[in-house]
Amino acid sequence: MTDSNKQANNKINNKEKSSLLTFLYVGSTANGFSEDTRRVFIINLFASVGVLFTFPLGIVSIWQGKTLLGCSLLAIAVLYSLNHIYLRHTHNHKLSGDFVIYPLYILMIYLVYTGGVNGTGHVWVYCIPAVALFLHGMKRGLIELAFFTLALIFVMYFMDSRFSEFGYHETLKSRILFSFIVVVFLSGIYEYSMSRFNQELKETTTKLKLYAYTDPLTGLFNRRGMLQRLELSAEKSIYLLLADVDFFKRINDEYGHDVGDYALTQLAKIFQESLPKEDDLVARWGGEEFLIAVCGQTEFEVFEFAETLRQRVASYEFSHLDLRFHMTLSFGIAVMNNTTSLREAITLADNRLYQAKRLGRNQTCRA
Ligand SMILES: Nc1nc2c(ncn2[C@@H]2O[C@H](COP(=O)(O)OP(=O)(O)OP(=O)(O)O)[C@@H](O)[C@H]2O)c(=O)[nH]1
Repeated sequence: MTDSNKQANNKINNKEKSSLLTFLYVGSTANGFSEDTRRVFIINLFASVGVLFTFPLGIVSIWQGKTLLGCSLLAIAVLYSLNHIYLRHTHNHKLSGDFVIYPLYILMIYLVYTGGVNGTGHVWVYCIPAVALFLHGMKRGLIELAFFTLALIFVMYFMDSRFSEFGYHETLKSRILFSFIVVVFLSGIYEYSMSRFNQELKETTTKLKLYAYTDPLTGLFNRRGMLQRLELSAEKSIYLLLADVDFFKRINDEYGHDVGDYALTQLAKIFQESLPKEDDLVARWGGEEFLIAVCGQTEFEVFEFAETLRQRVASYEFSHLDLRFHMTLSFGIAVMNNTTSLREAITLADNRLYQAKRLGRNQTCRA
């Protein structure tokens, strides 16, 4: 096979794979993989496998004159197909899971009671534990399985079922029961480890996201976190205030890096306390630079806010151990709106900050 043929085949295979996966994930609303997505996947997978088995078996049963059994199997096939459509439209995987599992419980009890085709009905009960635990989780799944086991005992031992008709040995009943409990146990272990794994994955992802978007020194958003928030913001106009500490190098040089770090954390606190609204944001943009984003204000109000903040910092006495010192800030302001993109606004704010520095520092520059 030539390379181009192989590539074409791979493309077709990938396409088939992706359309199958899309089909199995139909009804999932979550972005990325979550516990709910896993449940949706299991519902679709199980319902599809269910249709593939119940439909032909239903036809065969009707053909063999077992009308009731055949109709039950066909009813399940129809129900599972409709369930897929329901899940696709409503994304209600909880109810959809119930549509899969409860008819299955009833069908299994019916198969054990009647013996199914030539007394083979009981062999299907082993699919129950996995489906119940995967769909309903450990707690509810185990409770339902306990009830199902009781129903199984009742049907096998206390009802006038057709079990003995097929000449089974009495011990088969207890073997069915014990092997069923073993499968419940194994499925439980698997489900438990899967949910633990998913939970840990979720927690690790949350932690990693936090690390990725947070500045470790000040606890503020870092540049990545701020950009993400600004890009997702639905506000029509956001004012960006880029603030830079004047001659910060001197603080480090005179008092040491630790004192510099302390000054940056204090500044972060002052910025956070001073934000006009709860939705406003502040980030450590890098080094001794901070970016504040405020919305719902006029240009004049934003300028006034920057000036108040600048004066507040200028008059603030930073004190660390026995050291006392002052710092000043320079500000550059720009607005991000319909005509100015986020990147353009940041560049403008940066240019204006540079201008404030050139004009002598400790001041605010705007358009
Ligand atoms: N302590 C400390 N210092 C930092 C940190 N990040 C950057 N710096 C220091 O910030 C200083 C920035 O110096 P410059 O870029 O020369 O700016 P500046 O001294 O503030 O002067 P102007 O901005 O021109 O007013 C450097 O000495 C960096 O080492 C940090 O996380 N902690």
